[in-house]
Amino acid sequence: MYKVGILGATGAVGREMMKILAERQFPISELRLFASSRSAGKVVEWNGRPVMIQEPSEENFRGLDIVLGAAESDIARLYAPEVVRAGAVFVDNSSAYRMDDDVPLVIPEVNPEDVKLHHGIIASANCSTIITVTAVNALNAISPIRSMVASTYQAVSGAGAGGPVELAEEVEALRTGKPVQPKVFSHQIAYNLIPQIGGEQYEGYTSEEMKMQNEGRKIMHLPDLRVTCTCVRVPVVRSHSISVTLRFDKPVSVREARHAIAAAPGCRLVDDLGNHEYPMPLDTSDQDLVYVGRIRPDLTDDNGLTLWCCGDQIRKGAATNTIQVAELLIEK
Ligand SMILES: NC(=O)C1=CN([C@@H]2O[C@H](COP(=O)(O)OP(=O)(O)OC[C@H]3O[C@@H](n4cnc5c(N)ncnc54)[C@H](OP(=O)(O)O)[C@@H]3O)[C@@H](O)[C@H]2O)C=CC1
Ligand SMILES: N[C@@H](CC(=O)OP(=O)(O)O)C(=O)O
Repeated sequence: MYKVGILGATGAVGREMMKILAERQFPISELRLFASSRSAGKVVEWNGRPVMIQEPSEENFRGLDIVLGAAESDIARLYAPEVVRAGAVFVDNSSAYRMDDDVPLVIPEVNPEDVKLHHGIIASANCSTIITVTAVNALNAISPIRSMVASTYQAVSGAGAGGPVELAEEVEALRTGKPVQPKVFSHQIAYNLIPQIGGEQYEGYTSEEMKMQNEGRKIMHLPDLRVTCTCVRVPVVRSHSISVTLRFDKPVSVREARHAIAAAPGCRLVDDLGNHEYPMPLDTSDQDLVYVGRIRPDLTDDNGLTLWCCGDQIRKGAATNTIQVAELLIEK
């Protein structure tokens, strides 16, 4: 049995982690929940037991085996050293440490063996990257991927617990003729699309867009992989969708790709255009599989394939992936 903490337990991902720890029957003898001073002292129920929210500190981390990170990257950076000094392993869902050389970045279906390389911190990848790479890694096994063009359609809950609240408030304001006042997003998201997630990072690409290449390279051990990505916020409540075009070293047929996806851990093939069957966010929410469909030849390159994948970014894209990493850690 393990003593486990969640840093950021009151947020969208933290709350999902509590649910999934119980659902997967993670062997827990004690669960400690950490959040900001705004939440400290509140009592929530977990597995039929009351648990009081605490403020994070080295003292409060002491005695824990694992702390799951479900806070923003600045909070992760602030507390990771204290978690490690207190003797626990920090399995972090934020972007804080993902690209550090001594921090493994893990999707359990793709590179589980990398967990062993940790020195106290292990990172879980970006949500769109997890959903995409869980699918494309199965195709990379058929023929190495040279490059990828991806466009993401990211749900409002990807921006945290405040995202869906803002979407609902805007829909209501528009229905009743009141002014829309965006706070979480930089523009009105109701009945709109916003082609920016994250700040500008490189040559007009945003930080969110560069994660697909940089994290994808590290997880799949493909240091030369080239990715062009466009990330778009869409007025969907939950589950991210990604359109992906892959260019391989040699041609991969649609039939081979369908077989590989159908057999891939963590994936479900949903690909029957004639019967209107393809992955959609309403169908992928509140479960852990990445649905993959619309697999077809890339008409611009004989070595290319185009596909569409969709997955719950709060579950597989964040909470579940992080907990699966913690499961690998205790199996070791
Ligand atoms: N939402 C999603 O779909 C995904 C999110 N992520 C990543 O997961 C992390 C959490 O995101 P999300 O759950 O959406 O965010 P939320 O905004 O919903 O939750 C943030 C959490 O951090 C806590 N927190 C804020 N400030 C402090 C502080 N000073 N000390 C301690 N705790 C603090 C909050 O506590 P309080 O309630 O007290 O303010 C809350 O529990 C982020 O790194 C995000 O990038 C990754 C993939 C998907
Ligand atoms: N930025 C993503 C969610 C996220 O938090 O990503 P990351 O864990 O890489 O910061 C979104 O808004 O949908």
